[in-house]
Amino acid sequence: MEKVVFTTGGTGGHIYPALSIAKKIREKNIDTLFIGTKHRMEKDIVPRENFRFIGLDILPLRSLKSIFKMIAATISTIKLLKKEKPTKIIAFGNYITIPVLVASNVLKIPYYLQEQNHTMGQANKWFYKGAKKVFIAFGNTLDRIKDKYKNKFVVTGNPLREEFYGKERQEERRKLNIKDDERVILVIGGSLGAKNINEAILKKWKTITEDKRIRLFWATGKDNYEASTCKIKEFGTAVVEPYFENVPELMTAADIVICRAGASTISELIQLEKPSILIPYDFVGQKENADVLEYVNGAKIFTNETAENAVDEALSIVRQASMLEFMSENVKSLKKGNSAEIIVKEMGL
Ligand SMILES: CC(=O)N[C@H]1[C@@H](OP(=O)(O)OP(=O)(O)OC[C@H]2O[C@@H](n3ccc(=O)[nH]c3=O)[C@H](O)[C@@H]2O)O[C@H](CO)[C@@H](O)[C@@H]1O
Repeated sequence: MEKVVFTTGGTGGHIYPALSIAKKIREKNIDTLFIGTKHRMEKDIVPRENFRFIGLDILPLRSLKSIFKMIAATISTIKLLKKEKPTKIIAFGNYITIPVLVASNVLKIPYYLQEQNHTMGQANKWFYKGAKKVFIAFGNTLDRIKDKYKNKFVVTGNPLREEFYGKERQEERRKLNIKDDERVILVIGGSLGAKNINEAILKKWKTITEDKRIRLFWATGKDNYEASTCKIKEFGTAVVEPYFENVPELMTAADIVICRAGASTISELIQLEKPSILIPYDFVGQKENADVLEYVNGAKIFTNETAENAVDEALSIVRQASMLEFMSENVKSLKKGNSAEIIVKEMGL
């Protein structure tokens, strides 16, 4: 009997790909268990989807205390896995996956990795040599891998929520009451929001809302809603929320998306063939993710410092139907199949 342990957590970008694979596995009546931290988003998101979840007490490796916690968590994970007896393990990057990956090496349980970003993260770099297979989103991640390990890697794209497949633009626009001549701009930060994008939208608020043909959907991030909206007196037709639960619907309806360049967001734009204005978050390899889209002329990249120009550019492009079509066609060239289905098959499940 197969039983698969998933280890993931931290941000939506790590959790949603795991969930989409887990749902495919559950359809096959295979038992699953999620292991993450008890401190971050996974502790809410995973049980809400009715998966069994265990939260470890671990922190990012930045202090002596966090190293001790990591060692203690690893020891308890070894005990846990001895009891649970999984046949396969899959990890989705970052420090949260370390205890399970060390335990699977100790107990010799075969493990798989999934890397969402163009540039591999540190945890995946440490563990890929012992993995059975590594599922990557973007082909050029392989450029930095030694030849002798390349045969472990499979380019699958990022697993997306099932709702990103099979949606139809006109239908979603109808449900949102969007008229044919209206242009939809969707603004999302990462799963935690994006302060610089919010500030730029606020500065350009008058210009955006003056144009009656523009429909704005803007997620500020859960912690930034008050600060981002307290000065707004008139919302007009704009829909402003801390977080959108219906991004698949909104992105399908959108003409252009202003966003960060987290890996899942980039893959969602590719799946829905959307033109975008990208403002990558520094430090975590988002620029390289953004380059994938810009390279094919499917997106334009701006920085935190030029975020206001980014909004101007979005307003200009969204009024040019031919430009939207050109960018959308280019994005389409990057499309892959249903990544979660491919990964389940590659895992032999
Ligand atoms: C700050 C940080 O460390 N960011 C990293 C984090 O991104 P983070 O989780 O922020 O970003 P991603 O783009 O990968 O994922 C965000 C997910 O949240 C969803 N969403 C977002 C806003 C909203 O209102 N509603 C909603 O559902 C998006 O549709 C997407 O599915 O993990 C990613 C995957 O390893 C990395 O590429 C990012 O660099």
